[in-house]
Amino acid sequence: MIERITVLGAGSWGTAFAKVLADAGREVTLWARREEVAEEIRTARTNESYLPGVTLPTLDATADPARALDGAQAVVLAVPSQSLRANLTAWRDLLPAGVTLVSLAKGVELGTLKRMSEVITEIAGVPDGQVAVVSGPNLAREIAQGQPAAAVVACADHERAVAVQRASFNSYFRPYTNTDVVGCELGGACKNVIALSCGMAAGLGLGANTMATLITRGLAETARLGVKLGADPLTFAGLAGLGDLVATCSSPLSRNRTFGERLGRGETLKQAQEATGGQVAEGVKSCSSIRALADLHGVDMPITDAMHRVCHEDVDPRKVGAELLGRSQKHEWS
Ligand SMILES: NC(=O)c1ccc[n+]([C@@H]2O[C@H](COP(=O)([O-])OP(=O)(O)OC[C@H]3O[C@@H](n4cnc5c(N)ncnc54)[C@H](O)[C@@H]3O)[C@@H](O)[C@H]2O)c1
Ligand SMILES: O=P(O)(O)OC[C@H](O)CO
Repeated sequence: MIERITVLGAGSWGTAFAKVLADAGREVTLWARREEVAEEIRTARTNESYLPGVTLPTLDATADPARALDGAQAVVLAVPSQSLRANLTAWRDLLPAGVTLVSLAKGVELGTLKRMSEVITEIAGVPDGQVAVVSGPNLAREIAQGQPAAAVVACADHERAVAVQRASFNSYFRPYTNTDVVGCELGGACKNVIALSCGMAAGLGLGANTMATLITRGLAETARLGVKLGADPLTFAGLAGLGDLVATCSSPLSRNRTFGERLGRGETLKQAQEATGGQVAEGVKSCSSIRALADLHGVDMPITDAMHRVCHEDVDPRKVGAELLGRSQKHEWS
């Protein structure tokens, strides 16, 4: 049984997931980039910058990665996808041998086009079966409030997935296992981009039919990419696919949806970035890396392409909307 767990990253999800683990009875140490955040978590049992109003269970917290990692049986990586490589490079010599590495990040790395578990195996020099991924409809704030939710723990090594499942299961958090790491990771990364598009539609004043169309066609293009890369199509009907897509595309708590809504209302990328105060909206970068990955494998992802053009080529959301509607007519599954 995994008893001692270290969570690296005390942002919204890292802190909420540390709470999940502590509420599941684990001994948790949380690493924060800033010592004042670590001290606040240790002494006041709050993290007001990321989860205002939430009282945390007793957690150890530190800004010293060596202290955080000492004796860990599992290490949870809770940093943004585009900084994971740099973060893990700094931490890799401190990782206990054979430790289970758990990725919470939802993104595809710019440049290398790698999924997060691929970045982890490369940097930590560990086999696939040592890396698990947690994904699903998991808006951090709701989970930190103890609202019921489910997730998927995906790992090529089923026994390791079961160990992480047992370590994180509590009265409000229900993890399922899966061995389809590719599908779970792509589901989590792609839904952020589709949530941008739903937010954009909301910002343009559009309603439920448009949202449902974007969600459904977004799932279709995600599954197309996933299947091409070896994922199980069923994964996209599950929590890491449809589940996360619906939660993120519908909730005002989603940073990706909120970011898209700002763009839809006419804000520039810079204005939207300033307004979200440094909180990560992964889809803004992942729309480019996922588009490049799709191009590399000859997969058509029109919504992802449209989001890249709005975010990085300054194309008007109304224009990409009209273009999406005007594409050549086809069978639903072609
Ligand atoms: N917030 C959620 O509801 C949620 C839920 C599921 C998955 N995720 C995923 O988890 C990952 C982390 O998300 P989060 O919500 O905790 O993000 P966040 O922005 O709230 O926190 C990021 C954390 O990483 C730390 N960090 C370390 N190096 C960094 C760097 N170079 N740049 C920026 N931050 C750095 C920050 O200090 C902070 O503690 C993302 O990939 C996100 O998609 C988030
Ligand atoms: O706030 P977002 O848009 O990063 O989404 C959070 C989670 O990934 C939802 O599962």
